Amino acid sequence: MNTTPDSNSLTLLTDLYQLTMAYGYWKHGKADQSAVFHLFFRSSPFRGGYTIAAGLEPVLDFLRAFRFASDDIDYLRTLQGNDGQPLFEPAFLQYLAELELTLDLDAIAEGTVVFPHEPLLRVRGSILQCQILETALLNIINFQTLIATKAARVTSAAKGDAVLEFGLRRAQGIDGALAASRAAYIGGCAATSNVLAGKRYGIPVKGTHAHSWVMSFDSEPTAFAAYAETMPNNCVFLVDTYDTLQGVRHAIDAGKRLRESGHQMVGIRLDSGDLAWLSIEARRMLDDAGFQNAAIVASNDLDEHLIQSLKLQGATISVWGVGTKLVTAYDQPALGGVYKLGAIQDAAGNWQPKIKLSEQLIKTSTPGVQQVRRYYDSNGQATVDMIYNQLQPISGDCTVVALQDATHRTQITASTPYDDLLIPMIRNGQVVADSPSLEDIRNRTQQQLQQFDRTVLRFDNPHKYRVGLESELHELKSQMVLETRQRAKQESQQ
Ligand SMILES: Nc1ncnc2c1ncn2[C@@H]1O[C@H](COP(=O)(O)OP(=O)(O)OP(=O)(O)O)[C@@H](O)[C@H]1O
Ligand SMILES: O=P(O)(O)OC[C@H]1O[C@H](OP(=O)(O)OP(=O)(O)O)[C@H](O)[C@@H]1O
Ligand SMILES: O=C(O)c1cccnc1
Repeated sequence: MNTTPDSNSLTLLTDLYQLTMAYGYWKHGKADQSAVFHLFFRSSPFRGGYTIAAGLEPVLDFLRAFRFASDDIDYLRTLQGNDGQPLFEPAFLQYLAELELTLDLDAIAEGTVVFPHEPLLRVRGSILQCQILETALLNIINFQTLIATKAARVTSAAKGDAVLEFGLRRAQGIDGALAASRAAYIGGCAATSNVLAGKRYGIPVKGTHAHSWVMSFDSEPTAFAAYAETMPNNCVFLVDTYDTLQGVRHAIDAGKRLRESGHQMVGIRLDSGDLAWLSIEARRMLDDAGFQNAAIVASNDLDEHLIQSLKLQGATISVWGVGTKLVTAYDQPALGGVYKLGAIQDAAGNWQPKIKLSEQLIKTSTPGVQQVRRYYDSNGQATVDMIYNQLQPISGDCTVVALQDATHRTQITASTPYDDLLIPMIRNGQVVADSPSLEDIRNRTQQQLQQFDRTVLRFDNPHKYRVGLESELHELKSQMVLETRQRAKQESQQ
């Protein structure tokens, strides 16, 4: 029995209905029945053609710390039903107080390129335990995957230029900001302005200065001189407080004085006006003055589309500061990840696949214990992803049936190289996988993106990468849809 209070416990970070269902499973003797759930999303965000998986390490941290603290139990004891009676009986609360996770978790590594309907997480174990984790797992994976994807788009538009994440001031609260900084780094950002994210996750921190610095002095040259004196090794001058090109001249003057004292101006920052024209003018002025290595940083409501446009206009910006639109996932505020039951074990220990029907075929869940197999061509380029059911042994040669259209089929020969993307993370409640560094995850994102055709990665009307069900699984799903419909029809006639 856990008798310790823990005011930092996140165990109650769940929807009430998970606990009411858990109570029901417990009361009906089903708590220990084994089940398998899959966490997946149904469409890539931002009308894009790919998604970057993120959030796994925070999920593992959440699961490592998962236990009902005594103050969690005390709170649950206060909850009442409509009749004023306690919602949960004491024996159930006792059960929760003693609960230790004994689940298995398989997951796709952070920084992997993923596609709709592929399970990012597969949770297997007691149905009660699987159920009470649903909301928190979705909360963590949905947001970080969304932001890592946005960051991958923004950084790919920047074509190798550094992107600095400047979002903290307009992020969705404190945790939203920290999680966004982490995910943005995974997606490809070079640094964050968020110092706590730097401390917590080891992300490089970078920054310039604000207009207030310039405004607090009598003149811009005085402000730049004072800044140069303060930190001669970190000088990016914000030049647009009064007149941008005049500001560039003042920055050049300050840069010359820095040189005389043995230091180098790092660059200038533009934060308003026509960023293409101003950057071209500023570059010319800096080069003419002998500051060919000075960076031109730009910020001001940037996103992947504006960066792409500015590049096309010939902007000479070399560092991009991107805040609001990155950390708030403009213009898609959420990834629609879901968590669905795939199979349940019967009393004899046999796995029974489960399905949820929907009016829309694409929303009908996929039954089974799923795994994702990614096939490659001889150049290491990903060619097709196959979702298969581990309850149905597959032979070497496979047929992949497209998810959207069952008439589209891809034959795979046994010798085709592949990776199975779901990797064992937790066995019987214990983490069994090593945690990669954030740096390694960030590198993985870039390596992964190189495995996909540019047509899949483009922003507008991207080419649809092929994802399908292994043919046996497709047959099982079709069969189950027909049988379930038939059963529903018979029930409605009774
Ligand atoms: N050459 C350009 N092409 C397309 N969009 C640009 C270009 N230059 C700047 N922008 C974008 O246009 C938007 C408006 O910029 P602008 O500086 O005119 O207004 P602002 O944000 O109101 O300025 P301020 O920060 O001074 O209030 C910003 O999102 C900016 O990034
Ligand atoms: O535009 P974002 O992508 O969010 O990048 C961060 C912005 O935050 C800062 O200024 P702030 O917006 O606070 O004030 P300003 O617009 O008046 O410069 C900075 O100068 C950027 O413009
Ligand atoms: O360092 C900067 O220039 C910065 C940091 C946060 C937001 N905008 C700009």
